[in-house]
Amino acid sequence: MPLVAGIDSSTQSCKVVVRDAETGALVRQSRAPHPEGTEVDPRAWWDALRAAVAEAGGLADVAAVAVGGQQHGMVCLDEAGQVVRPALLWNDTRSADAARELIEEAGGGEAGRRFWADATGAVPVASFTATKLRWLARHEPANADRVAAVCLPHDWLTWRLAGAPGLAALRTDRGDASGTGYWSPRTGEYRLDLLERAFGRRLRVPVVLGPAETAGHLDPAALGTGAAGPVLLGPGTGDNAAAALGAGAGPGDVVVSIGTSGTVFAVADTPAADPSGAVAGFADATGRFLPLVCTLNAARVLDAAATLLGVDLATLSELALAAPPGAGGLVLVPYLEGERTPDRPTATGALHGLTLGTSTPAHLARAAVEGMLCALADGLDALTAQGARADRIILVGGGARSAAVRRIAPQVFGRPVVVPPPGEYVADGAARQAAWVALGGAAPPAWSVGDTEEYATEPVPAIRARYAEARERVVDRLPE
Ligand SMILES: Nc1ncnc2c1ncn2[C@@H]1O[C@H](COP(=O)(O)OP(=O)(O)O)[C@@H](O)[C@H]1O
Ligand SMILES: O=C(CO)[C@@H](O)[C@H](O)COP(=O)(O)O
Repeated sequence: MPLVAGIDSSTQSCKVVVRDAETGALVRQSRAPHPEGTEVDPRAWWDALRAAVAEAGGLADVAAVAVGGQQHGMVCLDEAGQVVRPALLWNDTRSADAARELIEEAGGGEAGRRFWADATGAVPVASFTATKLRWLARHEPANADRVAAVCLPHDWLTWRLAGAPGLAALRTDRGDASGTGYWSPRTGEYRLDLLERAFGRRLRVPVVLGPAETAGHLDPAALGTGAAGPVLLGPGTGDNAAAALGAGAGPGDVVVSIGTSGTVFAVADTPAADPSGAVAGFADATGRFLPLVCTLNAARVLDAAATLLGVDLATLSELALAAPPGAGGLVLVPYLEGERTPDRPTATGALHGLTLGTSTPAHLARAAVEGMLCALADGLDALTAQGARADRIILVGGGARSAAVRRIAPQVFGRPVVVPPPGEYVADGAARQAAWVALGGAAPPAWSVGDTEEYATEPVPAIRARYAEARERVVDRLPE
């Protein structure tokens, strides 16, 4: 039985799974941490990837490997292929002014937003690569002058796995290209005119591969493992497109992923173009589309609440479940990193409704879980308003390991949620793509995700009503 590997280079860590290509059975897995921060030297991802691959027993026995990665991160390379500066990540908000400028320059207001939504499927926010390029051109002209090529985290890691064979060998896929702000999911073409508009000149960009095309071969020397059989490289994709593939999302499914980011997305047959900017009209990893809403504040809201209370995540979950639905009126608006949806890059978190009665650890724990889920419920509304069906909501990501999240989600979303077995669905999706590349065929192999659990607690609409009042009252960061 051929084996395949999937790699998830996401915000907090690098995860590797090795699976049977035909059945999808898990053979081995590992992970290695990433550095903190919203700007990271890509070489730290490479070190984590090498460490995780080594811990997973290497890749010498796999037929193919593919990389899923955090989307949007700006990796700038010079003519010699060297990294020019640390990558700005999807959750780095310093290019918020650049996003506003790009909308203004396209006509401003509704017209400017519509221009970008029609051209690239999404309205620029600080997350997107194009706005980061504008920031670099304005704030670091010397670095900007050295840039010869721009690519995304997964593109760069795939290229390193190939032995970094020159800038012409950079490859990406539709899913990740659609998060740059200079590629059109509707036409399947780059908009290098928009890259030039953002950066001031054109740059080399990776070739966009089809869903099961190969990006070349693994260079065994890259991993320091010596000679091996030829290992195919898949095109890889953005982590959300990979999660859709790994969780087996199909028509009518909405995936809610609670990782560092909170994402709500569906697999669609037609491209989305939402001029409000709430829904980003990305492409998926199978040739279809992936309308997606993303929040900057998800699993780390729970981490922060646990830190505030001085408890571990299991205790936080127990505490949250010990408080009443609605937390007695205590609301946490969770904009701890600013926010992207809604577009409030300098907003801060806020706690509303403190009384003597709600000043307990349990109420705070519950408010944290509810606030984080309310922001995602707003995303779910935006997605369905764009025509997505939500017959089934699939909850994945590190935050889905919390019993409180699983139980409170149906109360907030107003519908049942299904939770697949705890797993690394981004890495699994990358592995499934690698299996598709290795085995060929018109579609990825049919792997089972295992038994899902359904959570169907009664909806409690008052939670969102109270949150909606509080959401409008956040204050921005103090100027630095
Ligand atoms: N049992 C749990 N309860 C709540 N959060 C959890 C639990 N297990 C892991 N997490 C959180 O999940 C997050 C990591 O999720 P993951 O999906 O791997 O993120 P990313 O892909 O963005 O790196 C961390 O913030 C971690 O604290
Ligand atoms: O910016 C987005 C999607 O548009 C994020 O979803 C990133 O892709 C990071 O993902 P995680 O590391 O949270 O999985």
